[in-house]
Amino acid sequence: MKLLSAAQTRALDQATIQAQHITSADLMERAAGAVTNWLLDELLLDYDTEIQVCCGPGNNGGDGLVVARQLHRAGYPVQLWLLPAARHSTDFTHQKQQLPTGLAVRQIAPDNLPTITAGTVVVDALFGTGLSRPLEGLAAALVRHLNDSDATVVAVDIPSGLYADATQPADSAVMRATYTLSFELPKLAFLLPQNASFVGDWRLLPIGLDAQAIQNMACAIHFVTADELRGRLPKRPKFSHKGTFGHALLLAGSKGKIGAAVLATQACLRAGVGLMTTRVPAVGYDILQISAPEAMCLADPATDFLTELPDLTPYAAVGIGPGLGQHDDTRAVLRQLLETAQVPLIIDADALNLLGAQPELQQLLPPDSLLTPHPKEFERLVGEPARDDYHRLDQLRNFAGRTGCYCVLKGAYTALAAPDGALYFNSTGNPGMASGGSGDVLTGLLLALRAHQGISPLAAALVGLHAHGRAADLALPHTGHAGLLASDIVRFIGPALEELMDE
Ligand SMILES: NC(=O)C1=CN([C@@H]2O[C@H](COP(=O)(O)OP(=O)(O)OC[C@H]3O[C@@H](n4cnc5c(N)ncnc54)[C@H](O)[C@@H]3O)[C@@H](O)[C@H]2O)[C@@H](O)CC1
Ligand SMILES: Nc1ncnc2c1ncn2[C@@H]1O[C@H](COP(=O)(O)OP(=O)(O)O)[C@@H](O)[C@H]1O
Ligand SMILES: [K+]
Repeated sequence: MKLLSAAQTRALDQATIQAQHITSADLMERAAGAVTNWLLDELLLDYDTEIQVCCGPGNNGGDGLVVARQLHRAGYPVQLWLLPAARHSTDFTHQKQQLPTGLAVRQIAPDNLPTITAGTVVVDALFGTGLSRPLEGLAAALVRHLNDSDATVVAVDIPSGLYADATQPADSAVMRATYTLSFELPKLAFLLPQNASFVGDWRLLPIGLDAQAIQNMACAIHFVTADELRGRLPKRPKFSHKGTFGHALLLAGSKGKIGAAVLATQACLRAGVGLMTTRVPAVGYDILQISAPEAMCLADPATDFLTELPDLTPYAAVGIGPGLGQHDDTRAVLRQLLETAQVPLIIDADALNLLGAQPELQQLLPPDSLLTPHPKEFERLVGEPARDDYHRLDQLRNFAGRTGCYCVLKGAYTALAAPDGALYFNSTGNPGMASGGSGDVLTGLLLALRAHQGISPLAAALVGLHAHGRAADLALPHTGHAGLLASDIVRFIGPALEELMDE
């Protein structure tokens, strides 16, 4: 799915109106109808629920007017509140004229704000994608009043006061929605941690926006759904053999962190690699052989950390990082790997920290390598804290462009920047994954996909990120959030990948 800018969203509305020979009022009726249906079918409004619909002066307010009319006609006790404004949009004015006489219109004023009681549902239709400056005055006072209440707030399209694709000034008033109902496509703002308390639980409501127009829109930012990935993982041919799926090498582990090497190895095996060799310091040899008997193990001459790079000839892809430690001798192994590798590299954890500590090593990164930092590792990598989540995404895209590598930024809605500047957000996963070892599993999974010759670097990264989160989602009913361990993610990698496999 494309994540369109506010300007593109407006253009899409216009394109839909033209392509489908409808009026803007028709489209508004559809959009508001989708909101009304959601309130009735999903929020399960009952006839006793007090509903306060708050409308601004533009088309977002117009949506609110239609919702209020529809709920009123269906017999629900709606109170309609209008924000005074010098100008109103044409569609707002049109919809206001369609209000039934029995529906009282209340003007919002400093001394006349909606009264919120236990169970009140507020429909926030103050401002949508037309927001052009921070809220102030009465609009800001109303938002603060509602934020201080216990109301269940349902934001139409986007919480009022929130910019769709930029950071609003600090301390500006933004509605803290319980639910946000976005039309057809999500907005970039929904995917960023800094906005979590405003956006709440967001849902997409289809309103028949023109598919051809969406397809034609130039957009480098994507929210990746399962539908878009289905078929990207080739089916295993009937006469395939272990050589068909590549031989992966993992360089991982140090004393006390052999578990990271084990988890990444198990994940790589479960992701369908043909052959797997893991290089660990000698202290990890027995542990790895026992916990991952399907993998071969190459022990380093040193006991506690890696000091030598093995011959890379047999391998189709190399992963480095989980549990590695940052010893000087291990850094020399990383340098030698970067200088000599002729195959795809996956770089994670301490290998990233080593790259951050010695930025000159970053010049050696072979193009198309895949790096998997979490935000702290990413900050070390680029050597500069981000001002906010948008700035961090800019840094991510710049890093990918500068190095010619694919770079991940892990978290909820993990982002992936491609060397061509495109940005992809993953849609799977859950907060149960926020515990040690989850990232090691991702490294192993991605390593298997990069060792596979039939998958492009981009598809490997997107499929890997999706399957990692999906595996955790499949594990969740068996474990609960608190009980979800990295090894549970490993167990469900197979089923998660199967869902994306070619028919
Ligand atoms: N026919 C259409 O074009 C459709 C539009 N839709 C709705 O239309 C919305 C966008 O409507 P609009 O473009 O009219 O924009 P908005 O309704 O978000 O608001 C725009 C109006 O608010 C004013 N304004 C902006 N920021 C302000 C601020 N901080 N303080 C005070 N006034 C401010 C603007 O000058 C303008 O008059 C979408 O979010 C969606 O809810 C949906 O109905 C789908 C169909
Ligand atoms: N709240 C969350 N929602 C979805 N995914 C999450 C969440 N928290 C963590 N994850 C995922 O779990 C993994 C954690 O990786 P990382 O921070 O490297 O942990 P580790 O220390 O276990 O290696 C990442 O893939 C991240 O996207
Ligand atoms: K809104």
